[in-house]
Amino acid sequence: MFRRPSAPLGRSLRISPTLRSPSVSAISLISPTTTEFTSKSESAQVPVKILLLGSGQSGKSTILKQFGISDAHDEFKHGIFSNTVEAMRTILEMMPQLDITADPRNERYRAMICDTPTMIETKSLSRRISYAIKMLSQDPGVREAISRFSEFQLSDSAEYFFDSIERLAAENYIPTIEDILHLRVKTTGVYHKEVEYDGQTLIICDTGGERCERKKWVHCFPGTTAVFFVVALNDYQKVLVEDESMNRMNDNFELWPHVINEKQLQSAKFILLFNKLDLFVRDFQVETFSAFFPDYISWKISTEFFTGSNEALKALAYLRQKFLGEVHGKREVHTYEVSATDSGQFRDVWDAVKKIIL
Ligand SMILES: Nc1nc2c(ncn2[C@@H]2O[C@H](COP(=O)(O)OP(=O)(O)OP(=O)(O)O)[C@@H](O)[C@H]2O)c(=O)[nH]1
Ligand SMILES: [Mg+2]
Repeated sequence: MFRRPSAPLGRSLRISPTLRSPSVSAISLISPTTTEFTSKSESAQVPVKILLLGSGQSGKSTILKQFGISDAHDEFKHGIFSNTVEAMRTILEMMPQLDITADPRNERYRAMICDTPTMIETKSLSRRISYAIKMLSQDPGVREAISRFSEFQLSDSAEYFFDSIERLAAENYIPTIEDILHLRVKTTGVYHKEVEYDGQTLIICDTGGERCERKKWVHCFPGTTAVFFVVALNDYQKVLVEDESMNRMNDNFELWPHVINEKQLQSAKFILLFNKLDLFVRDFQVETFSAFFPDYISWKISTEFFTGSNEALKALAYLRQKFLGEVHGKREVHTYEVSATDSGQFRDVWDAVKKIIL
């Protein structure tokens, strides 16, 4: 499949005009490679190679950052400013289509943001822009558009950056680790990063998850110790950026069986990472979930697997069962849920995962 992508994977792209983020290549912590990864297996120490796979925006690069960022960094500022302005522009430009209007008193702020280029390369975010974003993020029309995020392509980090706007606009602003974890930079190509983590040399391969990127995955397969297949739990509420007729969760259901059955990955350990737990729990409504998964309402789970009363966690158990239902033969798949933007949660997951893969 990865050498000769089948129709859904190879389909041509239709990028939403609302998504303007440049496909800036990797963040500076990682170095690009276009050639096949060369394993160090001939040297004394066999490195542990972790391959990050999953659809676009599932959180692969965020997980990569978790292995590599230990301090705040100035260099991410422009990306953070650009993400923030772009998210607000996307909302404002979508509002007419959603039949929502902003408060007329905010018209000058709306016009200002719509005229602001989404690539911000200044040292600091101007007071005018940050104030406009602050005012607009409190506008009832903008709030309503945000609540209808499943109807257009809105970054999952939009609200995080709007809520932080005063801090971002401070003259001496330096991005925090949390800010950097929320920064969205689309991955194109394949990147590998060697890290010393927990006293172990890890080679982490990050891949682009959009459909046109997946044909490059095959170059990373040789020598893989563990695959982290990353699924964004809130994908059932969204459509693909590259094909807006396709629900993102359905895309995951198509992709996962190909990955788990890939011959070159048969000796790799499989970690199925259900990511964006924070957003899944925050937005969970049985009605919305069961509208997408009609059999969920009558679905019964054995108390051996789930005893709690939290409906979102029950729905998570349902999703886990659906994905594991695609695993045939003797394959062992370990599942975890996480919010990749939460360093503490990531650390806990890693502590469990390392016992399996190291
Ligand atoms: N709130 C929240 N946001 C997350 C989480 N994980 C990732 N994100 C955000 O989701 C967006 C997409 O994450 P990326 O790590 O860029 O996704 P990706 O899988 O690398 O995407 P591609 O490079 O297109 O394949 C970023 O803005 C992240 O900050 C999470 O657990 N919670
Ligand atoms: Mg990425």
